[in-house]
Amino acid sequence: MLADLTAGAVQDAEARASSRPTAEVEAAALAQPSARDALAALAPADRVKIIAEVKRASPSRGDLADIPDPALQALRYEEGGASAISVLTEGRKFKGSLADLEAVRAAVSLPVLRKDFIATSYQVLEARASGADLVLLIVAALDQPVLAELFGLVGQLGMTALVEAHSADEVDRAVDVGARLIGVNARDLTTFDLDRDLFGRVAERIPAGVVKVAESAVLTPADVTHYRSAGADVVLIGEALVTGDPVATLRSFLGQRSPEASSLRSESR
Ligand SMILES: O=P(O)(O)OC[C@@H](O)[C@@H](O)c1c[nH]c2ccccc12
Repeated sequence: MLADLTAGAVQDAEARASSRPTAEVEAAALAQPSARDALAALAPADRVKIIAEVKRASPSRGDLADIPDPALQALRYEEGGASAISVLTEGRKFKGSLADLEAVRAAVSLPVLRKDFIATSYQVLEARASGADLVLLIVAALDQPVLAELFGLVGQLGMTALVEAHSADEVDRAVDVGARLIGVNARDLTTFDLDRDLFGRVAERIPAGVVKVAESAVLTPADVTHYRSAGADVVLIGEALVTGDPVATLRSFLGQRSPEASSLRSESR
């Protein structure tokens, strides 16, 4: 499934490249204002940080939410206390687009991640040309030399790579290319099986100084606490935020009361 998703995403990028050649996208990427500093925004702190995701659908969960206005959704994430925004730009199974990314980047002041199945430098250039500050690189989808090459290009363009692993070996491969931000995805993208304890098992292989992100399967505040106790600096959350009230859900995940709840309490006093 991961191979199909990646092949489809590369094919779609090739189709775009026939009307917008690499040189043009590269020029657009270099003409962008500088990327926002994602490592600073996601740096370990005395509280957990959240990357909030704009995701309409997924192959494992089907349709989640229409999200007619991704920029508005992202603004609500910012209001709720997210530290960065992830935007699914894959079109076939996740129903996203680069237009979604552009709209979100223009609306918020947080760093924005292009979440896609990236395997070519064209896709990395496109990400920056559309304003991305971060790019997802999935270790399982890439041979090590390609991972290293794409990681290098992301850095040259001033962006940060979120390098995603599903096993101890893949964490080691992420460390080997020099990743400063490593995600451990509880969802295996080949089988779609969920394992919330994978993060805890492999987190200790991530060296000090590298930001640790726990990805997927957060539905309750207890799930956030679970990842935090296992050493997560950041959690990446999609489904719970697109299917519930984004502001209230984020505040509950961050351990804050929503203002409505506190004013209700003071009224009843
Ligand atoms: O909706 P969830 O379970 O909160 O998961 C979010 C995110 O981790 C998930 O969308 C994701 C993690 N890695 C990916 C790679 C590609 C596509 C999607 C993903």
